[in-house]
Amino acid sequence: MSGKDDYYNRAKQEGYRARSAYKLQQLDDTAGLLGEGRTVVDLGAAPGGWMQVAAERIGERGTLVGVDRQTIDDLEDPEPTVEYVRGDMTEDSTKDEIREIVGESDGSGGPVDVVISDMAPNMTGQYDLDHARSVHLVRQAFEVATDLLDAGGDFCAKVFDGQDLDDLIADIEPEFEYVREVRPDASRDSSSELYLVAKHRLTGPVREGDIVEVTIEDIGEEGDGIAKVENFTVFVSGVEDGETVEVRIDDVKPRYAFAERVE
Ligand SMILES: C[S@@+](CC[C@H](N)C(=O)[O-])C[C@H]1O[C@@H](n2cnc3c(N)ncnc32)[C@H](O)[C@@H]1O
Repeated sequence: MSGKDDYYNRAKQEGYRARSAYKLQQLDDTAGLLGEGRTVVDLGAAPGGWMQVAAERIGERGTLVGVDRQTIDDLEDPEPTVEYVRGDMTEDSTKDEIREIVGESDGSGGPVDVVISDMAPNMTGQYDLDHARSVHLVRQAFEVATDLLDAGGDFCAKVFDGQDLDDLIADIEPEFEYVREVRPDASRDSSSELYLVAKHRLTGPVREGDIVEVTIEDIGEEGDGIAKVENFTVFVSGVEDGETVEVRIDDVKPRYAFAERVE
């Protein structure tokens, strides 16, 4: 399909700066990223199509930070608070600038609800090279996400399919409740691009498969034992109040985990 396809024409008619605006609409409709009032960091945001969609959806109580090495023209009458950063995401100074705008993480979690990245490398036409560069850009975005996302926050990044994709997903997976691959309808049919959607950032001290020793401090309404690991709640089935037991973490959520006693 040529560049002048349906989505291109629709973008012109509906006042979006880029046809990619429809990809973010579809990603949000599928994965629920842009809730009202959220703080969103948009990486590789120029010319600003995603920013337009994000601004509409997060509304006046939201905050939106657009970052690109190219200039992003100011959005017209945005409802949320909007900030622009001009910089290269492979440089620490750009990450520092984002951190200065959104604020440092405090004890209760990070300052950002969603990190989205549509960054793409300059294409060489060499499939493996373009893929490797794209994976490198996702890793930059992932670093920002792990640094700044609040517990339960979401991450979504474009990547070109290829041999390093499985390793990339394997590195992202432990930091979130789950990771999905989404191919929006608005992506061109011929494109090898897909979006990794990582939902619900985990910031607690345990991960699935960990074996830890805990002391049961209480029994909850459902009969599960309640233990704490560095103030993080772990529900343990089949235990008695006051017991100290070795448990395997089975399922981790942003604010608590489930575990089973290790026999
Ligand atoms: C596909 S465009 C993004 C389109 C945008 N989502 C929109 O809807 O308008 C990819 C963008 O990634 C940016 N980009 C690529 N590498 C980057 C890097 N290292 N740092 C910052 N931006 C980068 C490019 O400048 C380009 O504007």
